[in-house]
Amino acid sequence: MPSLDEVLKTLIRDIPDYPQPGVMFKDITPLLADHAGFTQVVDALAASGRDSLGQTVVDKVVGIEARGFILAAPVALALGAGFVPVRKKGKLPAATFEASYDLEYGQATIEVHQDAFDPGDRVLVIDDVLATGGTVEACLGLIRRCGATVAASAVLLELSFLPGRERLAGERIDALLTV
Ligand SMILES: O=P(O)(O)OC[C@H]1O[C@H](OP(=O)(O)OP(=O)(O)O)[C@H](O)[C@@H]1O
Ligand SMILES: Nc1ncnc2[nH]cnc12
Repeated sequence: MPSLDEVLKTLIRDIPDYPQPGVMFKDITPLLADHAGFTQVVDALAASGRDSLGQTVVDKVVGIEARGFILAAPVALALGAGFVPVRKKGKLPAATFEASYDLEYGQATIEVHQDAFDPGDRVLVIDDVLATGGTVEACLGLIRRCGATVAASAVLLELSFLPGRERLAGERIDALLTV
């Protein structure tokens, strides 16, 4: 079986100048299409929600729309935890908290249901890419505003040429691969 590093390096492809000139887009669709690779990355992401004995230590897994959903839902099932969607503005039907931020290639507003968490819930945040860190930072703020505790965040890929890690200094962010 190929190593996790090999899987990520082989199955995440670079698309230059998407969605705008100067951006090197990291496309995870080949990874999602590969059952063995997808299984391996879900297992590796789920490890961020377990202690050293393999026990699940989170109550909820948050996925950030849209690519985060694809990864976070199977991670939640693997951990025996609930799944909470953090969605782009205007998609959640009940009362929400919202946060706006800048992306590498634009601007976005995300929301979470105000009642998405039970008091004291411990939360694992999952996304595909850590770039400027704006998305994860906004998401952590929303979770804390709901009264829940962030246990950790985990991403497939960290882009070290962007300042996400520095921006989130003091937070636990696990990255399966840093490029
Ligand atoms: O660290 P940052 O600079 O915030 O960038 C990372 C975010 O950018 C992408 O999401 P995007 O908003 O493009 O949405 P998508 O998943 O719907 O494609 C990616 O899936 C992360 O959520
Ligand atoms: N370069 C990139 N590739 C894929 N997703 C991203 N999100 C922010 N920057 C990205």
